[in-house]
Parts: sequence; structure tokens; C-alpha cells
Amino acid sequence: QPHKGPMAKDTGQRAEPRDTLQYVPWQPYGAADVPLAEVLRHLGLCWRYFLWWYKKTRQEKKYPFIDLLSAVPLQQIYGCPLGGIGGGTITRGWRGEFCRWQLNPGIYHYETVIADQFTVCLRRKGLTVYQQVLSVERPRTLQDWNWGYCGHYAFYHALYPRAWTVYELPGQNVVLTCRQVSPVIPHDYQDSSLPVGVFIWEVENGNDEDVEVSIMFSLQNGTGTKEDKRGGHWNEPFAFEKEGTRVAGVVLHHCTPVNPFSLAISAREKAGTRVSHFTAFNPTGSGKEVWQDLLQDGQLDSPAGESAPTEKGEVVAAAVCASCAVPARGHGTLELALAWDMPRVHFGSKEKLHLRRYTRYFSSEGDAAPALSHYALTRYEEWEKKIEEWQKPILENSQLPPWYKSALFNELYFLTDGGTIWVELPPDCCAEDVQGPAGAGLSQLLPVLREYGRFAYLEGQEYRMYNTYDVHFYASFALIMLWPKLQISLQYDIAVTVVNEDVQLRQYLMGGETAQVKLKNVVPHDIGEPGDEPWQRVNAYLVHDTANWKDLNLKFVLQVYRDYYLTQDSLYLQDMWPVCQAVMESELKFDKDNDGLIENGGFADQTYDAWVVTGASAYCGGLWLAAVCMMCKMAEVLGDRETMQKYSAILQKGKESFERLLWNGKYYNYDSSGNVTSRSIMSDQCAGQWFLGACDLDQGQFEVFPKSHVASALRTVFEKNVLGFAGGTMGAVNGMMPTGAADTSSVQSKEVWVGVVYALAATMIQEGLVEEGFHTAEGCYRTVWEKLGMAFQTPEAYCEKKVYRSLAYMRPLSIWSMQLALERRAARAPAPPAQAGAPRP
Ligand SMILES: CC(C)CCC[C@@H](C)[C@H]1CC[C@H]2[C@@H]3CC=C4C[C@@H](O[C@@H]5O[C@H](CO)[C@@H](O)[C@H](O)[C@H]5O)CC[C@]4(C)[C@H]3CC[C@]12C
Repeated sequence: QPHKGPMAKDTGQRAEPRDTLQYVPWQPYGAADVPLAEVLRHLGLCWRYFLWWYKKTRQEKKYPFIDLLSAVPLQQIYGCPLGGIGGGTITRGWRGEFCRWQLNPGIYHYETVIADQFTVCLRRKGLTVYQQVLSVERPRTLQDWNWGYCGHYAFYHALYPRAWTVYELPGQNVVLTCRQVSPVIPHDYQDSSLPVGVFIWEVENGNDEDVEVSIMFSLQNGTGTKEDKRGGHWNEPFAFEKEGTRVAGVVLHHCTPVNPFSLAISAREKAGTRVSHFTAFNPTGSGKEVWQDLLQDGQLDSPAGESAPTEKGEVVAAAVCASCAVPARGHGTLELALAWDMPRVHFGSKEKLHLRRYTRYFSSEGDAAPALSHYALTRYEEWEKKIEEWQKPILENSQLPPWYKSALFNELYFLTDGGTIWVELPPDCCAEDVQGPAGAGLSQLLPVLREYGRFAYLEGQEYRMYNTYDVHFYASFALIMLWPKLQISLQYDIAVTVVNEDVQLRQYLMGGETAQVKLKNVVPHDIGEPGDEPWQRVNAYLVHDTANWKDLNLKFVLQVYRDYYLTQDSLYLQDMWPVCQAVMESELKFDKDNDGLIENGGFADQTYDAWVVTGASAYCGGLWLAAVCMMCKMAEVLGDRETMQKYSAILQKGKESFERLLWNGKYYNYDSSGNVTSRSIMSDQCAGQWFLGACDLDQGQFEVFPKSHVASALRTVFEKNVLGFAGGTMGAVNGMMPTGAADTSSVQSKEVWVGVVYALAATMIQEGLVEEGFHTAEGCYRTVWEKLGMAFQTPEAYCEKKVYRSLAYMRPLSIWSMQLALERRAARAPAPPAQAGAPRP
């Protein structure tokens, strides 16, 4: 029972006001944190970025895909988000506030809407004895409400996709537990798409007399932006009855010209539970009318009919209330829900209309909120059963530390709250629309996209590019393990972009060169940004010309085989095979000296996009060899002898070159340039081995990197980058000099990347360094979730002191590769000796 007992380590937070806790004032990366030499080195970039930023924000009045000049300020307030995958998300804070909104796909508003609250009313013998907003706030609006609940009496626990808040009601001998549930269910492609959240309120009455309990849920019509005041919004009560269950509440129609939506607050009626409502009140006023209404009899007035549309400048809110009698020393349950319905969406360009995935099951006309509410309130028990079945074996495994269980499930928030969008393919859509002019020739493209839709999530809430592929490489473990069809669908989308091109020219910010947006036969950096038209126009990223990046093509090949290995989907493999061959042909051009190993180009030509690499490198060279090995394996599976022979020869040559150029007796050098930092110890030097191991391609005939070298490299990383950094308590720094001094040659070599650390930990576990793996990963979890208070916004990176970069980031989903490694080990482990009399397995 994760919600019981004292504040647990699994992200438990005491809901006290912020000023009673001590916070370390960490800051987003700013100009002041960059050494002068680094700024001078990047003067061209800074200037070009500024010009581009100015044009974007001041002239075009759009969001830049990365806003280096105004980072999102750190607020240590977030808890578990609400909503399924790709229908938008609403995040609640750990103190119960509704504070992070992503209804327009990929666009975030960080506003706490003060009217969005739960309020409890207790009545004994027909008299109200206690009425309290369950919030520690004391706002200037709604002054007639009883605010300032003492946070000392509340406890918060989150285990995504659920969260629990326990409220002791001082002096009342009543305990309320609000259980928040979102439909995020592995291998479920229907309910997991629903934009709903359910709040189940369990009431424990410790008194010797009965008590009547009411929970009122109030909500503003909007998300706390200026749009709420634009006028024309209106509310309407509803009741929805189906299969003998009635759900009642209020729909709040939010009528904007682009992406209009409605919200619905509701409760389930059942024997002994009464549901009442207040259709419209002014959330900027005193709130007296609602407060007095509830105070009078523990219920709301429930007028019939809709509210008048708001005038310009006016804001409107609504409330729903569920009440029941709880017997002395007894228990009661009230079930409330929040649903939101924005079925038809436009991205920034407004060129194409997209229908969200859930419109396959619910109306796409903007009138689905009542049906969604009913569905959520009648299905959540089933969802919870499935969530428990999935999580239980991990939670009950006493070998696994509690922090890991929290990290594993809670990091999954990003799959929904990563600006995620999941849309249907239009029914009238033809092959050409999806394949682009080049015609991808993928037999399963349309069937897969028709059946499972299109999925995209941002690189980060601050780095607004969809499906950033060099980063998704790390995060993809969560998708392939939990929603494999979404990973397959995403891969089809990438495959289509590979064969297509975008001939438009543009200037790149880092080097200042002008080049085509997208070349044929290379993997794009991303599939576009929410401010434009994702899928249609790829490569929103314009810092580098990523046609020259060394990792993207390889990461495609590695994922194709990994996906095939885990799903055994042969049609997928067959379809992807020509695409793999095409991108490997492009990649072969980077082996300029024909030694079987690609060379980096003397700029930051891979995911570490501000860390220069020259010549052969541990990271890209290792990924290359792993990809070549997987090409051999795929050729073998598909019976393609010629390709098999071609890549086997390259592999033999490349392995020898890799060892000769990079192995230094203890670990693989960062690169072969012979520069001062080329002996830097890179934490990610075994990335290729990580993927090989995940696919059981790391021994026997398929051994690419000698086992003893891998073990030695990982031990060196553990000793230097983990134990030798921040006292061994903050994970692994990206680069460390063999002397034990951090590699400060670039802004990124001295950072810790959380997602890379989880991947490193997985590699350690795969190689039998289990304790080291857990120690390494624990440092990141404790730093992010405990020390820095960055729950549900894990950043891409942090430094040893003071600064972090890019909150709420995709890469940390790589923690699921730790889980894969653990499951593999468990499956391989010899069965425990049979006890006398016990049956043998
Ligand atoms: C105006 C600034 C505050 C001061 C200027 C200092 C600059 C010279 C550099 C200091 C920090 C650099 C940036 C660090 C990170 C960046 C992110 C990157 O995009 C994505 O990053 C991922 C790595 O974290 C990568 O794997 C993804 O593929 C990328 O999509 C873009 C470059 C940069 C903004 C980088 C630029 C130079 C500095 C601002």
C-alpha cells in the first residue's frame, strides 16, 4: 500500500508551505555560467542565434524551439500529471494545485489557477461543523473561502500514473485520502489515449457518530492564461447515464478560434451519494455565493440551464459536489473526475487538421466531455487493476531499492507530459500523403499508422522539437517495452523522412554555413516542432546541419534491430531493411580512410552537440561497430548473404581499428585526435555495447568489444566519473580526465546527463556490475528528485554546482533499459536450489 505510513522515500513530500523548507537556489544555464573562453569560441553562434531569436519572437511573434534567452524558471512544485497519452496533460503540484497545462499540443503554460480546488465540508447532526479548501494558499481572490489548510497535516505520494494525498482534518478525527488515477496502461492503445483523470476520495470517520462528507471540485473555465478573459466562454450542467450508472457535473466550454476545448468536472451518483453543482461563478470575486451555498447544507444549488457566455474581460468557473454519509468508525468513497476534450488540433502553422487518437472511440465534434467523464468514472477500477498487475512484481521485489521503484515509474510521466501528441491518420489519407513524394515503399506503413496512429513527444518541455531522434534513442526503451506499437509507428514515420528530402536552404547557427534542410537517405534530427507542422516539415533544429551528424543513422539501425528482437515483428524488419541499408551507405562516407571505422568531423557532430570530436571516437565509433554488427545479424535473419558478407568484412576491419586507435589499456579514449582532451574518459563510451547487450548480441560470434575491455572501461568510468565526481553522489559526469579532474573542454563534458547515466547503469547491470550500476543511477535520482526538488521535471543535465539545463526532458526515460537489463538477468539466473519437498520448476 504505497499510500500508507509515514512519508516514504518514493517521492513522498510533506505538503508544507515552501518557506519552511530549505532550498538550494539552482539556476538554469545562463550566460554568466559559461566561461569567457567558451563564449568567445561561440561568438558566431551567439550572434546568429540572437538574430534568429529576434526574428522569431519579435517579428513573427512565435515561440522559438529553444529559448536560450528566457529559460523556464525552476519551481519545485510539481507532482503527478493527469491524462493519458497524447490528449494533452494537466499537471497537479504535490500540494494539490493545478499548475502546468499542455492542452495545445507541445505548448506549456505554467500557471497555478487558484479557483481549481477541492473543498471539504463536514456536517454532523444536520449542521456544518467544518468547511475547508484543501489548499495551503491564501490568495487575494475568493476571500470568502476558508483557505490556509495547514500542510503539516497532509502527505503526498506519487507513483505514476497514480498519486495519493492524505489529509488529516485537524480536530475532526476524519482522514481523507484522494487517489488520483490516469489511464496510462502498458500495451493498451485505447484507454491510454484518454484525456481524463479520476479522483477517488476515501473517507475514514474515526468518530463515534456519523458524519456527512462533501467534496466540492471547483474549476475555472480555462488554463489561467489571458485567453480565459477573451469572452464567449460558457458553462452547462450535464448528467450522463449509461448501463445503469449516472454521472453528473458541469461542462465548461472554452471557445477560442483555434483549438477550442471543453473541460468537464463530474462525480458518479450511486446509492447514498448525491451529486450537485454550481454552474457559474466569478473566480476573481469573493466566492461568497458558492461558499455559502455549500456551507448551508453540504450541497450546491444545482440550477438548471447553461450560463450566459462571458463578456470580454470576464472569467467564469464552476463547481461540482459529491456528498455521502459516513457511519461512525466507518468508511465512505466519493468518485470525481476531470475530463478535457480538444479533439481537433492545429499546430502553429494551422495548415493541417489533426484528430486526436481518442476520437477513434469518442466523438470528434467537441461534445465528448460528458461521455469521457462517464467512461472514466466507470472504468477506473479496471485501470487500477491493470496498473497494479503491471507494477506489483517490481514493487514487491525486495531486491530492488525503493528509490529505483520511484524513478522507474515516476520518470514515465514524460511519455504523457512531454508535449505528447497522438493522432489518427485521416481516413481519406492516401499513401502519397504519408510517404511523401519519394514513396517509401514500406508495406506496413499505412496499416501500422491506421491501426496505431501517429505518436510524437518533445525532446523536452523547453526544447520543443518532436521525436528528437538522437535523444529518443535513449528514451525509446520505455516505448518499446510498454507501448511497442507506438515505437514501431514512430519508426515508420522516421523511415518515411529518411527517403524524402527538403531542398530549402538555410543558415546553421553553430558554423554559419548554408545547406539544405534535409538530405535524402539520412535520419533527421527531429520530425518538426509544435509551432510549425510536424511530420510535414522535419528538422526544426538548426544549430547544426545534422546531415553530417555521425550518430543519427546508426541509432536508427540499432533501434530497428532492438525493436525486432523484442517484438519479433518480421514485417517491420523487412520494411526497415532497405532503409537501414540506405542510411548505412550514407554513413559509410564518414569512413574516409577506409579502415572500417567512421571518423568524426572535428565539430560537435552527434548528440553531445557542443562537445567537439575529431577522428575515431569511442562514442560514434562504438555505435558504428554495434550498428555494423546488427546489419550482419539482420542480413542473416533475412537471408541476405551479400550484405552479410559486406558488413562482416567491415566489422572485422573496424573492430581492429577501434581497438588500435582508441583502447589505451584501461578504457576507450574519447577520440583519436591526440588533442589534450582526447584521453578524456567519457561516461557514454559503451553506448554501442549497451544496445548490443540489450539484444543479446554481445558474446560468442557476435562479440564486438572484448568483454574484458568493456568491464575495464565500465570500472574506470565508475571509479573516475562516478566516485571521483561530487563524492560519488551525483551520478556520472560526462567527461573526466584520467588525472581525476573534470573535463572542462566543453560546456557539455562537465555536465551530468541523467538519461545517459541511467543508460550507463543499464550497461553496468548487463555486464554484471550490478551494485555499481545501482550506485551510479541512485546519484541522479537523489540529486534530481530529492536534492534539487525537480520531481516530474527531470532535466537533461546538471553540473556539480548551481546550474542545470533543460527541464522536463526526454532522455531520462532510458531508465527502462535498466529494467530490461534486470529482467534479462533474472531470466538467465539459475533457478534457486529446490527446497526439500518443493516442486522443481
Ligand atoms: C546566450 C547563452 C545563455 C550564453 C551563450 C553560451 C553558449 C556559447 C553555449 C552555452 C550552452 C550551450 C548550449 C548547450 C545546449 C544546447 C542544446 C542543443 O539542443 C539539444 O541538445 C541536446 C544535448 O543536450 C542534443 O542531444 C539534442 O540533439 C539537441 O536538440 C542546442 C545547442 C545548445 C543550445 C548549446 C548552444 C551553445 C551554448 C548556448
